[in-house]
Amino acid sequence: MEVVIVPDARAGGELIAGAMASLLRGRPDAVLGVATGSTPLPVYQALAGLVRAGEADVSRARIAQLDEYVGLPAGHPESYRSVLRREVLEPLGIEEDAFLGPDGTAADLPAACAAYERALAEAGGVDLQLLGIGTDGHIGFNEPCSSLASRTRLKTLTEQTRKDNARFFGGDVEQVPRHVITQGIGTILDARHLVLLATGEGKAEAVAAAVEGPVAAVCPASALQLHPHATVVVDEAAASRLRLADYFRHTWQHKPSWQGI
Ligand SMILES: N[C@@H]1[C@@H](O)[C@H](O)[C@@H](COP(=O)(O)O)O[C@@H]1O
Repeated sequence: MEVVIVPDARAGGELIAGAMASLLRGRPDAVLGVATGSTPLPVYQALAGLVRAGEADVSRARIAQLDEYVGLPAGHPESYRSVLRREVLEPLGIEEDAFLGPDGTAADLPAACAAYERALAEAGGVDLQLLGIGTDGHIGFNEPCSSLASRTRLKTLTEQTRKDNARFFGGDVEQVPRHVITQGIGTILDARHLVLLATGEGKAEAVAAAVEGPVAAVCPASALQLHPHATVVVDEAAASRLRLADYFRHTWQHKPSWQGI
């Protein structure tokens, strides 16, 4: 696992957007796995900037969704499909038919989960999966004690995650759905490159557990330790609990620039 400590969220966004642009140069129809929440926004802004500057070509890129609320009406502004349309597809000029996601409005939810697994496999798998991290170490919506081998399925949110996400629902936790569909940890580990971005003091403990703690289902993000190509990008505040921070800085400082992340 590589840990890159950046000065701020904007630098993290630029670093990751650069990696996406470089991936797309080699594979124009790459599948980019995208996450929601506030943390990834600087990545999408930086990628849109690269597209405007003619330094990234997303015209053939495909976008895959990580997770989705269950029970919000189709088109609800806070469904993750709507969020990704607003934050990723529209600014990048990517058409809806290049978008893969689970259907959180389906009557048969297990069938919708299986259909999404099939769609990801038929697309050839995710090339680069961007991840955030919950304060409890969750990735996607895989809450603590999710099986490290899990596939896309229905999950129940912890009350903490509902509280954390209430800010997107006018601060009213009752509006936050209790159930979600999420790519499983096993599904996420199938992506060819995992990039987790975490910023702010509130994520420091979860980051330390994920990077330096044991691999354990109680901290779902620790599963990244099992992946052959995982990059964790953190700002100084999110890195503040890492015992090996100096080593990570030293490694990054001496990395040949052609290697990228
Ligand atoms: N399902 C999403 C996760 O994918 C995201 O990583 C997490 C953290 O969000 P934020 O980046 O806003 O802290 O929020 C939600 O739970």
